[in-house]
Amino acid sequence: MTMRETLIAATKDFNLQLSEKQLSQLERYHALLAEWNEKMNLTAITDDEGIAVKHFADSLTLFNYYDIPQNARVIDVGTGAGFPGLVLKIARPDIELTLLDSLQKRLTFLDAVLQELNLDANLIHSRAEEGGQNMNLRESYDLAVSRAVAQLNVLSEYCLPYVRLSGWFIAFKGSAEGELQNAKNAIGILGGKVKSVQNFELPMDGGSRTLIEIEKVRPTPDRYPRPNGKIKAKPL
Ligand SMILES: C[S@@+](CC[C@H](N)C(=O)[O-])C[C@H]1O[C@@H](n2cnc3c(N)ncnc32)[C@H](O)[C@@H]1O
Repeated sequence: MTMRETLIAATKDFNLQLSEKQLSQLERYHALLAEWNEKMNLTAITDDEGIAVKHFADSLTLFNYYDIPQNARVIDVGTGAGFPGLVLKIARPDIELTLLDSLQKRLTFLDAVLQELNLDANLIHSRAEEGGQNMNLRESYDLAVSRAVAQLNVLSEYCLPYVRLSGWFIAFKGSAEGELQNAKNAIGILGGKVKSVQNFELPMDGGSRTLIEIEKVRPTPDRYPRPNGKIKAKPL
């Protein structure tokens, strides 16, 4: 099966159905990913089925569990080659998307994809914990998402500062039971509250996944996020 056929099959029971235009955009994204991945390390998953299921469908699982309001301001922290953020933008072009990563070369790739697909997003080259202290970004997003960046206690310190009061942070995880227990204290300190945990299997034997939804119930205290050295030395 081609990437497109696999993606259609993998998402047939999903809440959000992709249009012809969106499928073509994802095909082009796939082609650029394969092309650029030869020059720089963007993804370890390179086969068509892996890209369709473990990158594209995995990112789209968000819509199976959560309603993202129209024009929501969304930040993807540690977006890498654009997962899940850029896939969410293709599926829902109304969202106002920010893609943040500490590696410039990944943002150069994302800029090229955005131009090719004629989509807009704000690209920020920064460490997550530095951006979280920037008053133009802090507590200014409706939703922060992140996948495969850090353990949930550290990831919460990276992501929750970006979220406005009553907004959410949704972490894309494999199985996360131990991590969740270990992060409850950090989430509380940072002004969050675990609202829901969705455990499910990706289609086509793609593996177990968990989406952890954390609501911002109090402002994040000013001292968080701390500098990288402190987060590493003394994770919450
Ligand atoms: C394993 S990749 C995951 C990329 C993407 N989210 C995905 O799921 O495919 C981790 C990404 O997070 C970025 N990253 C790690 N720590 C970061 C930090 N403190 N601030 C910003 N980006 C970070 C890395 O540069 C890398 O692009």
